Amino acid sequence: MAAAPVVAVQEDDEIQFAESAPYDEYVHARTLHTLQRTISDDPGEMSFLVVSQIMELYFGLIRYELREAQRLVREDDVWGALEPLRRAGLHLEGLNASWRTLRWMSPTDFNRFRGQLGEASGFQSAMYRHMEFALGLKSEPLIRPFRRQKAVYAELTRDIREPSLWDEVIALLARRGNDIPAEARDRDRTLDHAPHPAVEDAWVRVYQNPTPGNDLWLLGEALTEVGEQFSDWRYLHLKAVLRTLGDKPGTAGSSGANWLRRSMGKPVFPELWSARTHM
Ligand code: HEM
Ligand SMILES: N[C@@H](CC(=O)c1ccccc1NC=O)C(=O)O
Repeated sequence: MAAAPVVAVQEDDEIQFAESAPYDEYVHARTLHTLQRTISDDPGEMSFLVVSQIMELYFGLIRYELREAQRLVREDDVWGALEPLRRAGLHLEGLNASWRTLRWMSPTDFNRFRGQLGEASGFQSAMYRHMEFALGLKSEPLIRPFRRQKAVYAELTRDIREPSLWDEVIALLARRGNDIPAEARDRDRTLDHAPHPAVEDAWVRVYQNPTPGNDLWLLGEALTEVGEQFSDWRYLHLKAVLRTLGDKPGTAGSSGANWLRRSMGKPVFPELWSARTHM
């Protein structure tokens, strides 16, 4: 028998879902909608909370894609890695668009519930740190505050010691015949990536042949997109802070906008940017 048209199914009184609808079993929508536990009576707080949750989900998704790209680069499958990288770039666009929905918030609006946030801050997002690690932004001091959350801290400690996507890309450039000295390849993984002139030179060479047949050039452009979108996130965050907080200190105890400006100083995939000066 041919399947009934969708409209007829929707209007059919006889249709009954089992205990839980297949949609819920997959999406866990009912569970998701139990997680918006606001802590004030202010109607504006809900959008702040939901946008924070949406961004958390994006952090996890972007980190997932970056790790997948990393695995494929390690296996010398550059074409394969382009797919998760393209997805990561698009998810970053979605993530960045989420800032728009907080534009209604003036300092007075934020102050109506900010006090209730106590010391909570996005600074304490473990998944944001995991995403930064994948991008090659490593900082031991930033994971130390997690020490008392045993499981979270163990994951962060394990992850910070792993090579980043950028480390894997540098290893790939070396395998493809670029002269990359050991100090740029076998570095202390727990430290921020220090830009190296040999990596910069390698990218200058890759970009001498900007054609679709050059998979390393395509990889470079996909990574550039990810790096640029990520720095957009930081900039949009700073603008949201300036709009709602001005130069007040943050709930995590930082100086606020100035602290964020400093953390923006470290670019991701630095040689991919500096190489452009020599092209
Ligand atoms: C108007 C809204 C927001 C304000 C005023 C704000 C403010 C701040 C401030 C001042 C900091 C520095 C740490 C501190 O002392 O608290 C910070 C860090 C951070 N915030 Fe927000 N934030 C806002 C929205 C968000 C949202 C929606 C997210 C998404 C989850 C988020 C994620 C983060 C992250 C990940 C950090 C750490 C950044 C880093 O280490 O470079 N923030 N925020
Ligand atoms: N750090 C912010 C508070 C804040 O934005 C926040 C609070 C709880 C959960 C997520 C947050 N988002 C980013 O920091 C502030 O200083 O007002």
